[in-house]
Amino acid sequence: MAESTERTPSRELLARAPKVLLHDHLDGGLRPQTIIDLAPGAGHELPVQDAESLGKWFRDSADSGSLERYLETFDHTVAVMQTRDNLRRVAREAVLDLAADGVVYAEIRYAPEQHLAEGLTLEQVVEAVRDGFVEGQDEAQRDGQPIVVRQLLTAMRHQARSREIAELTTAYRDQGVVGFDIAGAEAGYPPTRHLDAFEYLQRENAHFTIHAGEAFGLPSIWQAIQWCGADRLGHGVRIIDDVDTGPDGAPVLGRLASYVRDKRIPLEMCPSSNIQTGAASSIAEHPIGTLTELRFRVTVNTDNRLMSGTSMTEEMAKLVDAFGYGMDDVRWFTINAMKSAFLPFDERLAIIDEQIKPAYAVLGVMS
Ligand SMILES: O=c1[nH]cnc2c1ncn2[C@H]1C[C@H](O)[C@@H](CO)O1
Ligand SMILES: [Zn+2]
Repeated sequence: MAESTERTPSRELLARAPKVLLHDHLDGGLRPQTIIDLAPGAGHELPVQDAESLGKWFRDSADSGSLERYLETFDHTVAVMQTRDNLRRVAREAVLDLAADGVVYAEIRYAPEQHLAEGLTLEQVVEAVRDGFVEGQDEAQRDGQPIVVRQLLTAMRHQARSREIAELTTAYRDQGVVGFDIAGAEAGYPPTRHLDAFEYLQRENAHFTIHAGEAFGLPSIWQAIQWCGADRLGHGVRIIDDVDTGPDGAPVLGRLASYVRDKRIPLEMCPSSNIQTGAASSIAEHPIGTLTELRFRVTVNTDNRLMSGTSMTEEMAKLVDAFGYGMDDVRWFTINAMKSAFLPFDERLAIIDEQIKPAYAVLGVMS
């Protein structure tokens, strides 16, 4: 019997299946032991001293129901990511951890402007991460777990360096940087504050995504798409506020939701993270269920593996439990994500046709 006919895909099967990750923060995915190893050299005091307690401390502290409090936990990761060697180590380990989880393509983001405290330049930060990604990819390839990893450069929305970071993105576009993002507290910092950066990127034919519709509603999504020209939406959960129920009980899409669905604008959905920040109340009630039924271009992501104690396998497993998804749905999410990557079209297609589809076929999943 083909494995896909199992009613509920096992965790083991989900782990083996190829997965694609578009929304993962480098400074939200460190191994707890690495933070402990690097903290003394960085002169940084940690709230607890052993890896297991530290992992739990991050998960508990991020579980606040508020994006602002969730973001405070990053002080402890960013503090140990201020030197070339440390950035390279963190970047290499991120690649290895994703490869071990069955991820075949990932875009990992971070804000270079947050890694200058010990005197690195923006360029040195990007190059250290670039080198760590290359090392990790080479090692994963040798271990028989090939993975392609690219960088997204984030500008912090409460700061004023977005134009500079956008220019950094195009300067390194041939060295593994495939796009740009803005992140940080959403309320009070609309994406239009950074219009100059987005207009620059559009003139340069560059790609970008915007964290929008996570802690703030439809106006943020509308601005991100219609004013700023975002290619994808980071989270975008609140698009559900523009989906109504008609008198016959059928869903009725408003103009913005229709636009997002019609244009196949990818939603980088991060279920566990959304529960922690209060953007959704439980996995079962997460808008991803309805949006998937309505055939939006939904993708599944980790956001911050450390803060959520999660992985791509874990996110898929939670969705399988909550919505009864099968392996055909997992394959759909995966191909949606690969289609939505900022990698050149021919490279995307090659990963879909030569890696993803054949691997799912081996698992007995054809479509
Ligand atoms: O889910 C998020 N929403 C907004 N900002 C976020 C989220 N996760 C991480 N960040 C911030 C904190 C990091 O320091 C920064 C760059 O990765 O991005
Ligand atoms: Zn994020």
